[in-house]
Amino acid sequence: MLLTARHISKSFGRKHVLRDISFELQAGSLYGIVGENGSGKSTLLKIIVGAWEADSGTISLNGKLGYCPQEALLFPLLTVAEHFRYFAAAYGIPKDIMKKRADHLLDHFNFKKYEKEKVANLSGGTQQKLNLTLALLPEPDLLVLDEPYNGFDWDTYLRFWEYTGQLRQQGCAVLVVTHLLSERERFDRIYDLKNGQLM
Ligand SMILES: Nc1ncnc2c1ncn2[C@@H]1O[C@H](COP(=O)(O)OP(=O)(O)OP(=O)(O)O)[C@@H](O)[C@H]1O
Repeated sequence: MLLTARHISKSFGRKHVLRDISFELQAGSLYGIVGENGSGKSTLLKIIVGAWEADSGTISLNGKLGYCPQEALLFPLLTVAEHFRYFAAAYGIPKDIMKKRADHLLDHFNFKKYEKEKVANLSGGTQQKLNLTLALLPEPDLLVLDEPYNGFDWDTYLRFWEYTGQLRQQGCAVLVVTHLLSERERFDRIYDLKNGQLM
């Protein structure tokens, strides 16, 4: 199993957001998490990726992680190319490999023309492309995406699914928080987060 979560619980004060959640993620599968606003989807993702600690429970991951948070963690005064260099250094990706991957991602998501542009000057959708591609840079075994296509135009949205399809063929598991229920058929399994539990 690529990821095993056991008995995850999390409360904020007296608010029990996650109640004894257990699940497993398999290599090469696409999972969705739906649930109403405030149901705890982002909280669960932050615990899965290790950004937050659960009050109790364990997560075990056998592989590399890529995470695209709901709020893009970008630096307004750095350019797109500088973001690739900065994140590659953090991931420990050698320069030549980073350059190849970054070029491929810039081409695939059609924003090479903004390579030398500062993030502050990019549109919201283009910032979101960068947010997503930075999660793809380490070629993860598990890709965790929190509403990744908010603000994407239709062509970019389709390119997103094309790219995740290729990743799954290579054995990558993809976990997506989404509000778009019209795309249920794309997923191997959709979890509904309700009353702190996954259904
Ligand atoms: N740092 C925090 N401190 C206190 N409460 C928090 C904190 N983070 C989240 N919460 C609360 O936990 C609950 C779940 O929030 P979370 O952001 O995980 O929901 P969500 O399902 O991702 O919502 P949305 O669909 O609106 O993105 C909410 O009631 C929220 O107010």
